[in-house]
Amino acid sequence: MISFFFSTPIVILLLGLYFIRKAYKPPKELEPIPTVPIFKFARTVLFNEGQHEIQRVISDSDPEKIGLVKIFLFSGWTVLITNIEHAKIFFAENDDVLIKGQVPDDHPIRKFFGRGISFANGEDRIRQRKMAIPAFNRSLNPEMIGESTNELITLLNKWNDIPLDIFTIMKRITVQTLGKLAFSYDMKALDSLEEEPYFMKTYEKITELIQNPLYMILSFTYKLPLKANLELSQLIEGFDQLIYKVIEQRKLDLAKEKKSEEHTDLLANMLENLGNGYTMKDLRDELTAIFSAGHNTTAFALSAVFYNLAKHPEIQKKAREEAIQVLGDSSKIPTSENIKDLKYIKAIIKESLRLYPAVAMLPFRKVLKPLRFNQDIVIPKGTNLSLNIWQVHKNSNFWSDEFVPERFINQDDRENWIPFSSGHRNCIGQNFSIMEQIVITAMMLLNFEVLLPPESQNFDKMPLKSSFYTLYPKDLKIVFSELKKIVEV
Ligand code: HEM
Repeated sequence: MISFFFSTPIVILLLGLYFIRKAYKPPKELEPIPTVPIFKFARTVLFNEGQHEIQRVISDSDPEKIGLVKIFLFSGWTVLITNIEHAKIFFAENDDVLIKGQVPDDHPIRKFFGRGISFANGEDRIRQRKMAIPAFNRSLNPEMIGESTNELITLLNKWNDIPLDIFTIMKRITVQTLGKLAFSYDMKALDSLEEEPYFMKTYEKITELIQNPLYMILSFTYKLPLKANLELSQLIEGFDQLIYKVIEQRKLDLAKEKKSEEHTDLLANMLENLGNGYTMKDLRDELTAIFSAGHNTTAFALSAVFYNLAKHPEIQKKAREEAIQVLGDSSKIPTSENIKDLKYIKAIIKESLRLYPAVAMLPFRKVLKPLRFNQDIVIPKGTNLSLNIWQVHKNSNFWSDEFVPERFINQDDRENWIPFSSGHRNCIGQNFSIMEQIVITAMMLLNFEVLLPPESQNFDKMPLKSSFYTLYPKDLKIVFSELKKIVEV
């Protein structure tokens, strides 16, 4: 009897019925908000139909364009904000009203990310931002990005005219850059395309296991002695050992070196804060958070830039002309002054982030106090709330659907352009990411023509996976064709 009752199909059926019942009974305060059909939504995710389809289902759910939709996810009812007016209300609230990252201490997400900025709240987070932002700003260094880009150019010369997975390539340059910026450490990400460095391999495997759908659906399973859980614990231990080794090495190097202005890496700056309650574990968490937030996002953004350049040869030509005019030489690393003059390339990067915001939806906040959006709509305590940046960037009242970098030339600051979020929890790496993208794009344009392979199926739109928060390209191949002779003529 007991074995019958607990047999898997019955448990699945009961769980299914429970969730279906809950799915169609939202709290009454949420009734005025249109609902995303759960089965249509689940299909796009389960059948990997891609981000374009996920977002189409979301926007079709709100035909009257009220700018809010609700969806039942396994963690409960979730409201997604889809217009800028409601986004402003979201940005204005602090951690007393909207709290982020509520996961138990023994959960793999907490074990890996610890209490770094991205998951912290309240006073703790404010203190961390006060410490990280100046340290981060002191580390900004176009020269160092340029050196990594030259390594990338040397590597790509060996893969001339061969279709390459663009996201893999861009992850390598962003990991290499961040390694130098954050740790003064050579991640060896650009030595060869055949070998994947240990640091990257471990990080990728950890993030893949952490996103295990089982943790979302049956959240207690992370506690079970499953093979995947044990593997995850071991990988996190390995990652920690490496990160502590890098910290110790940097401490030793700094003790040997004379104190000088050259110690501009983030780790050197943050090591100055050790003591007074700021521990090695805090430092480890901070570096992990920054490493995590900083490389895949920019790698995706750059993938989108090169995709858009390949798709629009006339825009690529204009961008290259600007790079030649400002930098001239194909081996020149842009200075901070040059970066200001690369206006068209910056506009391309901004327009690309509009069409393909690397963080399409913000990680959920839990609503701690009722939050009013208008006369009719108050989001009750306990609801999950997220901002859908993709939808804000596609609002036809403000934007046309085409790729038009020129719109950012004369109007650089547009309040409804929010790829880095806004308010007190905005991205601390925004300036760094834009600078990094400008340097890499300009230097690459002086060396390569960027093309989609002729047989590519992706001339229409960028292929994207069915991910939830962050965008990932789906098997997107780009060709880099050496350009030296053309530039020198
Ligand atoms: C195109 C590149 C990037 C995009 C689109 C992006 C986007 C974002 C967004 C939307 C948030 C808000 C997340 C939230 O509210 O939950 C955020 C936060 C953050 N970003 Fe970025 N980011 C990028 C690059 C970077 C880089 C290069 C770094 C550092 C090296 C970085 C570090 C952070 C950190 C530490 C936070 C957490 C801030 C906090 O919660 O107070 N990001 N980013």
